[in-house]
Amino acid sequence: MTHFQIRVPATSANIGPGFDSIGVALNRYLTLHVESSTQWQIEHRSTMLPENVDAHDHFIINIAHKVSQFYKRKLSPCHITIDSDIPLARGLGSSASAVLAGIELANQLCHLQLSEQEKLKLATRFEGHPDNVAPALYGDFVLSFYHEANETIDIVTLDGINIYAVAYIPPFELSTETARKILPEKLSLKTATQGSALSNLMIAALLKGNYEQAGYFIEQDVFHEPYRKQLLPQYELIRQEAKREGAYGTFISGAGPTMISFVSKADKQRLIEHMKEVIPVYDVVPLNIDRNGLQVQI
Ligand SMILES: Nc1ncnc2c1ncn2[C@@H]1O[C@H](COP(=O)(O)OP(=O)(O)O)[C@@H](O)[C@H]1O
Ligand SMILES: N[C@@H](CCOP(=O)(O)O)C(=O)O
Repeated sequence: MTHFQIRVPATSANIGPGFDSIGVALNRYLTLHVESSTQWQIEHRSTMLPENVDAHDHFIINIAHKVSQFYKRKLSPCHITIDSDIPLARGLGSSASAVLAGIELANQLCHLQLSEQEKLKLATRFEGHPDNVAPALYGDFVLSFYHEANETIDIVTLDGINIYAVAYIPPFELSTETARKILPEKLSLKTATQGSALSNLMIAALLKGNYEQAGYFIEQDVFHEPYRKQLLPQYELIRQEAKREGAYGTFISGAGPTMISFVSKADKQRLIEHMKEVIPVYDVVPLNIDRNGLQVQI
């Protein structure tokens, strides 16, 4: 009898000027407990999951079916219990984790023996960009670029960055689809040069362990925050108050509406307490970097 567990971490994509390219895995998880069965049965064990448990119209199962069809295999039915503490449509990679869970489900059930690069390619096709699926798959910070013309993805993983995250999760949803529609089709060469330079500087500062300087560059994105901030009523307040209380830098997580501050271990608790007072209706939570990415336990 088949019995296994798939666990995929949350992510924060974009990270300052790293639009569609830089993301980090975080310690919240989507977990699937899978057992073979004579028919499809889905159980949701969390309020942070969609209401629909109909296996014929379930996001994760649909992804698994598409992958099995792509490899011309048959997906045998299962009983799947799903847990999650990744909030939906908040910019913490719930869809990326669901896409990867579906790919891994097909991989296990159809014995596809997919390489990590194949999983990443499939996941990027479904998501449209690699910056959340790459860290969810590999763990830690991942820099990526999707060459759409030949469908290849270049990645560089960054380990050893010793930074803590505090997330400000608002009580409202914002779908990635809506938040992408607000972005301009084109940017000027001057703006693109500025964004790329700031991104280079941010990565160099992170690698040198100069987190104060990295935080300064994180707050200067020109690719998406200038457009998306209008969707986030407390954007300026959160950035200002977090900086005042010792945050290195604060940015929109993924497509929003969650914002995240990077902070030192020493300043983390003071920042959390202060921000709970500033934005009492938000969930203010510490998050750690997940270093492992997608895990399968047989
Ligand atoms: N575990 C899940 N099971 C089923 N569908 C999911 C799951 N996680 C995410 N989704 C789908 O993805 C949508 C959210 O995706 P998206 O707008 O990209 O936001 P996020 O920033 O959370 O990834 C949900 O509204 C739901 O349709
Ligand atoms: N680069 C994407 C990232 C979306 O991440 P999500 O976690 O909000 O799905 C974008 O900004 O649209």
